[in-house]
Amino acid sequence: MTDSPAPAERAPLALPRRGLMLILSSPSGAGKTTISRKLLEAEGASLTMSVSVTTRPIRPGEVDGRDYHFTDVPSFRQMVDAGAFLEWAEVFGNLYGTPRAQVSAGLGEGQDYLFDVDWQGAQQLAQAAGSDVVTVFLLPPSLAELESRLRGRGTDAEEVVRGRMERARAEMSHWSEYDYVVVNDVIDDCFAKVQTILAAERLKRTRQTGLVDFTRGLMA
Ligand SMILES: Nc1nc2c(ncn2[C@@H]2O[C@H](COP(=O)(O)OP(=O)(O)O)[C@@H](O)[C@H]2O)c(=O)[nH]1
Ligand SMILES: Nc1ncnc2c1ncn2[C@@H]1O[C@H](COP(=O)(O)OP(=O)(O)O)[C@@H](O)[C@H]1O
Repeated sequence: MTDSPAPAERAPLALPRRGLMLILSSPSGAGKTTISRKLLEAEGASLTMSVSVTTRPIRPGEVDGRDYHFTDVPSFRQMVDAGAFLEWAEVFGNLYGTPRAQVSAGLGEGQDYLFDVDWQGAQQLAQAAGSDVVTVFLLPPSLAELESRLRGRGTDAEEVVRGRMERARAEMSHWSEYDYVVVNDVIDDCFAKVQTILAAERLKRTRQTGLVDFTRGLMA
């Protein structure tokens, strides 16, 4: 007989861990928003979306404060001057910025953050936050499918769709700067791959800050 509780009754062991910053980039329309929403739903409180500030007009179906903090150019410039952004960039003629607040405090407590930023944002965040950053680039299965997704979304005028298609090649040229590259062909397959990347990155020895004490205890 043993006094240890049966495995099913024991609370799972959770070692202290440093959080990470998961960055998703892709050409417009390849599926970042779709994959992000699925990840946030599946991961619950353990993953927090970094909501960017933008000067682009709100789209039908978007919610201010959930999808973006929508603002005007003078207010955005004021935030830049006040140092409110971890990074910011101009994309498609609009300004986008990642708010500095919240992220650094949460990382130390094991909170993970999700960022939907372009290649400029990915580079700047990687420079600012080093090994806390994990970058994933999503590719469409073909250019024809990308165009059909942009049109199918039904949120952008014809000239905007054409502009985004013209920019797609330039954005895709940055694929080799990312840690992981996933083709978003079938949504559920792509989502499973991105979730696997997140799970593996969480297990990295260097993020598991509780391992030193834990292994010391095991070997005592
Ligand atoms: N650098 C940077 N890029 C951002 C930020 N927020 C969004 N973006 C990028 O801006 C681009 C345009 O985003 P959006 O207007 O939502 O269009 P969509 O990607 O077609 O849905 C995308 O490549 C986003 O990843 C940010 O805070 N910083
Ligand atoms: N694997 C997929 N197969 C078919 N349609 C997709 C897939 N992934 C995304 N979509 C659709 O394509 C459109 C663009 O996706 P979205 O997530 O808004 O892209 P992004 O955020 O990269 O601009 C949306 O209408 C979305 O429902």
